Amino acid sequence: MELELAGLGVSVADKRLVRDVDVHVGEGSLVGLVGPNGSGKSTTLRCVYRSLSPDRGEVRLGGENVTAMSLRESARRIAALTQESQSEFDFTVGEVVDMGNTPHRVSERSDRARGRGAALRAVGCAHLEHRSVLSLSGGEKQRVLIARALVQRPELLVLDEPTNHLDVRHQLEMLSLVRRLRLTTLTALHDLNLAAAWCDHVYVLCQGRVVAGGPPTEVLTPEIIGEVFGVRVHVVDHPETRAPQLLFSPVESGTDPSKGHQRP
Ligand SMILES: Nc1ncnc2c1ncn2[C@@H]1O[C@H](COP(=O)(O)OP(=O)(O)OP(=O)(O)O)[C@@H](O)[C@H]1O
Repeated sequence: MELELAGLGVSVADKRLVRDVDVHVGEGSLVGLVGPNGSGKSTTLRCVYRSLSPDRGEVRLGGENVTAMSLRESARRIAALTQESQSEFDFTVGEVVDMGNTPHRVSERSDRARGRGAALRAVGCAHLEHRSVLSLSGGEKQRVLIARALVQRPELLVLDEPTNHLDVRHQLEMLSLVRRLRLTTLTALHDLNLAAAWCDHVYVLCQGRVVAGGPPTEVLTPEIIGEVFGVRVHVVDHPETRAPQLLFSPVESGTDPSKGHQRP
């Protein structure tokens, strides 16, 4: 199901957090939002999974305005994995995964068990079903949350920093898993090299606006990334995958970030 953000704008107490954001996520594609801290990535995602209402523009899923849907319908169709998704309660992994059924009213125990088992196997966590989520490592928790999203059978997956707190192996596994699902996915990512390696398209946000969008090779350039992040960047091809890889030159603290890419 394709996702379209058209002219999205969000203000809080007269402050414009994001403005004129246009983003397209084609059916089954993985699209990344990148940008400096505070550039509006999470705010944009919140509008998609409806924890925030945009005051301008629209979020359309398969051509339908998401804000016109009932909350139950959007909760069924959109799964979100956010920093707030982490449970502070002593649920078992199985119970957390079952929560993905909530918007579907799946009441048969055997149906729940089948869905739970399939989802846990898909993320390689079947052995964790009876463990407390509080005892899991960061990587295991993230995978369990993906299993919960799978049980939900969503049309759209929204991920806010899914690789946060994961070691390099688990970061790669997480994005490989997301890629394999072939679900329409919009994700915020801090790591530009992960975005380069895994995303079909990348949008760069800066001060609440989209300043570039397109395939990683066109967007993750020294000029664009240097300008937006205030760093000097070299781009090389990954020797195996040919994806662009960004190498950053050291910065001195206290220098003007907006001049970073221009230094010799
Ligand atoms: N409820 C709010 N009230 C006021 N300002 C807010 C609110 N929510 C977010 N902001 C501000 O909006 C801007 C964008 O925040 P957002 O969390 O979307 O950025 P981000 O790109 O996800 O940042 P990060 O990379 O640090 O997670 C920030 O300046 C933030 O302080």
